[in-house]
Amino acid sequence: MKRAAMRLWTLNKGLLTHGRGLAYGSENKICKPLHIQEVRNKLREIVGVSTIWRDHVKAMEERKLLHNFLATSQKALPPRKMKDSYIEVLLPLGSDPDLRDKYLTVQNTVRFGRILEDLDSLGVLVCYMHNQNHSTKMSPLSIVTVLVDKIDMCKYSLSPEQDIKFTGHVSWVGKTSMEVKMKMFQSSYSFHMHSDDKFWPVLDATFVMVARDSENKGPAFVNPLVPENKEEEELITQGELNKSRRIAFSTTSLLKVAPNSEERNVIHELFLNTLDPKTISFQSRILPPKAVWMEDTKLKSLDICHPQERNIFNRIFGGFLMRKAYELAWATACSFGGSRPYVVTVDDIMFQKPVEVGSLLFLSSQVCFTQDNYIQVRVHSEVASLDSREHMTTNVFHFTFMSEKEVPLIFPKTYGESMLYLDGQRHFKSMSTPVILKKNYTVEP
Ligand SMILES: CC(=O)SCCNC(=O)CCNC(=O)[C@H](O)C(C)(C)COP(=O)(O)OP(=O)(O)OC[C@H]1O[C@@H](n2cnc3c(N)ncnc32)[C@H](O)[C@@H]1OP(=O)(O)O
Repeated sequence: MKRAAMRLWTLNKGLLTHGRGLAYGSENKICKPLHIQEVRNKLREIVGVSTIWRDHVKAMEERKLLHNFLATSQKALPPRKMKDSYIEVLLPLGSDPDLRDKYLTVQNTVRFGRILEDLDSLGVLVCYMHNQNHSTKMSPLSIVTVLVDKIDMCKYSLSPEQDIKFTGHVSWVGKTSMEVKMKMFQSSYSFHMHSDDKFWPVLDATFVMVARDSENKGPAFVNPLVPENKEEEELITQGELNKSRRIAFSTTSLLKVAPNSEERNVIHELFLNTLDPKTISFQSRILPPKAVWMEDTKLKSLDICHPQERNIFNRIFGGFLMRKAYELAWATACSFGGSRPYVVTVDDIMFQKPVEVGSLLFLSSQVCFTQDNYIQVRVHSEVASLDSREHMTTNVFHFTFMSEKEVPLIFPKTYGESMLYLDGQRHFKSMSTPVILKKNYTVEP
C-alpha cells in the first residue's frame, strides 16, 4: 500500500489527527476529503439522475440501458479491499457559518437528525466506491439502505462551532448486501482549522445497504471483499456474526413467538403492581406512584412526502425518514422526561419498503421502556397514497435517550403494550455500554 493510503487507513482506526490532507478512495486515487455537500452531488453523478423533478422519468429510462453492465454472478466481479471504499467527508461547521445554521438547534447544539441524513448519504457513497467499475461512468447498481444496525454515541460533546469529519468503509459483504462502518469525529478547535487539529471520536455507526439493479426492481451482485490483515479479517468475522445475530433477533421476535419465561414474569409483575388492592378484580387498574401509562406517552405526526425529499432513485430519502422519526422521538422523550434528553443509541432501523414521492407519512411515537435515566422510544412509520386509505408499515425506529434526571416508570395496560415493553427492554439491553451522563453531552434534534 502506498504510504499516504496506509496513513489514512491507520487514522480510521483511532483518534483522527491532522484534519487537512486526509483522503478517500482507492489505493491509486488519493484525493482531498469531500465536502459534505459534494456527497449528494457525487451520488447524482454516479447514478446519473436528474436534479430537476420533471426530468426524473427520462433519467430513469436512461438507467434501464445500464442493465447490460450488471454481473450475472458474484464471481464475475473483481474482489475489493476495505481501503477501496474508504472515504472521508468534512462537515465544516466551525469554518462555514451558513452551513452551521442548517445544523443548529436553538440551544446552540448540533441537530442529530441532520447527522442521520449525512450518515445515510455517506453509507450509500461508500458502497458505490466499493463497487466502482472503471469501465462505466454511471453505476448500474441502485444502492438502498436496508438497516441501520447501530449508532452508538461516545460521550464527547457535539458543538456546532467545531468542524466534523466522517469516515466510512465497507466492512463485510454478502451476495447483494454490504455492511458499512462509519465514524464521526469532531475537531477540538472552534471556528477554524489548524494544521495540528485533533479530531476526537464522537459516534460509531453500522449500516447495511443492499444493491439492486439499475431500475431498483431486483437484486444485483456486489463485488467480493478480501481482507488485507488480521484486523480486517476480524471485521469480516464480526460482519458474519452480526448477520447471525440479526437472524436470531428476528426469529425470536415477539411478533412471531411468545416471550420467554423471564419476560413473562416481568409482564405479570407489572400487571400485579397495577391492580387496585381495594378490589378483588383483574379489571381495576391503578398507577403506582411515579409511573405513567404507556398509552399516555404517544405523539404522532403527519408529513406529505414532496419531491424535494426524494433520493437518487426518486423514492423518499431514508435519511429524511430517519430525521423525521428521530425528531418526533426526541419530542416524545422530552415531554415524557420533563428535561432535555440526549440520544445515546439508535438501533435496528429496518427499511422494509420504499416510500413513494407523494405519499402521506404517518409517524407514531411512544415511550415503551424506561430505567433510571434512560428512555426507550419506538417510532412506527406508515405510508398511505393520496388516493388510497390503505396504510402500509415502512419502518420501525428504536432510539435510546438519557435524561438529566430519573424518569417515571412506564406501565403497559394491554397485552399489545406489554409486547412493546418487552421489545423496548430487549433493545435497551442490546445497548453496548450505558453512557455516563455528562453535562456537556449536547446532542439534540
Ligand atoms: C439511501 C436511501 O435513501 S434508500 C431509501 C430507504 N431505503 C429503502 O427505501 C429500502 C426499502 N426496502 C426495500 O426496498 C426492500 O426491503 C429491500 C430491497 C432492501 C430488500 O428486500 P428483500 O425482499 O428483503 O430482498 P432480499 O430478500 O433479496 O434480500 C436482499 C439482501 O438484503 C439482505 N437483508 C434483507 N433484510 C435484511 C435485514 N433486515 N438486515 C440485514 N440484511 C437484510 C438479505 O440478507 C440479502 O442480502 P444477501 O443477498 O447479501 O444475502
